[in-house]
Amino acid sequence: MKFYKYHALGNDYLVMNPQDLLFPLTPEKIKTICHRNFGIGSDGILLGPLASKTARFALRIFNPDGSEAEKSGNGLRIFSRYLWDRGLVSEESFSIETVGGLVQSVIQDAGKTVQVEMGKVSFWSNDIPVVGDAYGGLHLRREVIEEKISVSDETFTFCAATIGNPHCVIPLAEVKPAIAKQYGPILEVHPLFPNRTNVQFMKVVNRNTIQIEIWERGAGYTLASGSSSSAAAAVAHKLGLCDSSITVQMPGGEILIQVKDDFTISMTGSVTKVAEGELSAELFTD
Ligand SMILES: N[C@H](CCC[C@H](N)C(=O)O)C(=O)O
Repeated sequence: MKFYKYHALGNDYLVMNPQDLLFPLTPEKIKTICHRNFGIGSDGILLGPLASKTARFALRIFNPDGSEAEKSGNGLRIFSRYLWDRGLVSEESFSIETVGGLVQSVIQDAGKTVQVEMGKVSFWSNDIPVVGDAYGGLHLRREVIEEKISVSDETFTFCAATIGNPHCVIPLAEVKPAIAKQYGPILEVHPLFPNRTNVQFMKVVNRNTIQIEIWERGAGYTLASGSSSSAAAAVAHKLGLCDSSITVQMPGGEILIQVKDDFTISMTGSVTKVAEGELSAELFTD
């Protein structure tokens, strides 16, 4: 079974074509394939191209814990590059259908850079979803802006957003990997987020630059995230802390985000091909 490995600023994915599958991709098989020691190792699997009635192709995105994600910014750049490399698209601009909505990709520099129109960010609790309310009630439909969330020994002020997948954005004066690794796992499964959530700790560097540390739903600490970059940049803009053009600095590198007036997001970033190969049948024997 073929796989194609790419990374986007160190957030790595395996592309698997459904035509090459010899068995269904169950959560157990996904965990094995993505395992850093017992498998190929990856921050997720991109299953495609799939047929679509609304776009050129459809894509399904799986986290290494086996859960399915509605959207992945780095995953979409990687999948767009894969389609270009394999000659499955003849134009440099094409649409892709995801569970979290339709996106438009534009290949640049022979696929070493990809721009994706990621869709519109919403801060509304029923879209994300987020339950509760600013006062601890059951569920008040509201934009989730500067509310409180308590974990173990800390209470953070956060904003929540969705761009198809859920995000919890916590502005801080300084951010570092340790804070994401300490609090990310607890916030990921906080009861305020019925579908769990991705988490970003965000430092606003200036009006056109933010720095984030990321804990991803279903993947843990990652070096970069396109949907996290989109959500964090949208929050910084919503809070009036940043202009519309924002460079997002992450441990793996930088992504450029443009936040339009209606909070639709344009994301531009790199893609690097790592390898292509065959999964061995032995991978699933024990
Ligand atoms: N773990 C995420 C999906 C991947 C997001 C990230 N790798 C990106 O580039 O957007 C979720 O469950 O929503």
